[in-house]
Amino acid sequence: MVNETKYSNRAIPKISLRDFDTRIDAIATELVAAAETDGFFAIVDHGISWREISAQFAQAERFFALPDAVKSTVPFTHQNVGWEKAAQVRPSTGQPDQKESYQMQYGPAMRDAWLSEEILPGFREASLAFMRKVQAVSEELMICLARGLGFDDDYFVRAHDIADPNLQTVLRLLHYFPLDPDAPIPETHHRAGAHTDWGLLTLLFQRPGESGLEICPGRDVFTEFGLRDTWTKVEPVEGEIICNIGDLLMSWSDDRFKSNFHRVRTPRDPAVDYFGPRYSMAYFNQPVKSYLVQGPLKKYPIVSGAEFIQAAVQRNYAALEARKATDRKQENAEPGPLTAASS
Ligand SMILES: O=C(O)CCC(=O)C(=O)O
Ligand SMILES: [Fe+2]
Repeated sequence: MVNETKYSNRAIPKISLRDFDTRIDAIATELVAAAETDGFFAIVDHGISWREISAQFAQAERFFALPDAVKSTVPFTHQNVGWEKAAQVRPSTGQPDQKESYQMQYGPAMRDAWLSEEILPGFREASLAFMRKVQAVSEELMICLARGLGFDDDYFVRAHDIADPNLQTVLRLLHYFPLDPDAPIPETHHRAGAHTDWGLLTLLFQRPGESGLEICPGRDVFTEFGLRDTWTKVEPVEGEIICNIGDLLMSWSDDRFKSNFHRVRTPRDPAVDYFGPRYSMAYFNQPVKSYLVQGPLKKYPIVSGAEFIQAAVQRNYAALEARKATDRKQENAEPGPLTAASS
């Protein structure tokens, strides 16, 4: 049976970073209000021009246009870098996302994860320069959010120092494949299944027209993988950065700031949905591995950045295993078509 999605047209806050130094308190108030409620907000006047964003999208298109045999020479690794294709299974769906992605970091994790200059001239330098620009915007947001929690202004900035070789921050390029509006698309097809992000704060870039992102504000705790909620579509607007709070900041703020579900929905209705390819870029602020994480109220035990991310990976894995077990039980209970046994 098809689950009908419920939608609400709630507007997500649009926050301008114009005149940051003089307006910092007003900006912090707006950011904290958004972080405490929906956990999503759009940033404008952030200083990265549409030309610069478009240039990095062009780099992403160059990368993904390469043959799979070339991209697979820089495979996704446990260091959280590299290329994957239709390999990320979300606990919310139990199915691999129908996309490919390539993740880059600043430090030694990238040792074997860059393609050579012969294959993709200029890609590495351009991508790192773009990442530094997104880092600068992230740092402005971090200062405001630290202020809101009563930490020193540079508290999160120090924890996300791009000069530290153990920083875990990632720029992920994403490519969702085009679909044929005239061909049936199986219910099990998901562009990106519903999930929360693990890190501190995610900054997402989209291109106008390439829609599909949906958010689900109003979740209380990050340990659930529950669905069937009310979703809101986020139409891409030129130059806007969509930001969302991640699980790490939810924990680091003693649950004051909300890490909420989002997904990229598979198009279903040719009259309204976008079936073409979608490119997006997500900058995941994730701390230096050794940095110690604990909220001002000490609601959760102190953990290192590395432990937090590892626990998130394990929680995801456990939820996935539980989901597989439930799916297997249901398959055994319902007499259905015979399928070949998998070994
Ligand atoms: O592609 C998108 O718009 C969303 C990607 C995303 O949520 C993720 O990779 O965590
Ligand atoms: Fe995400």
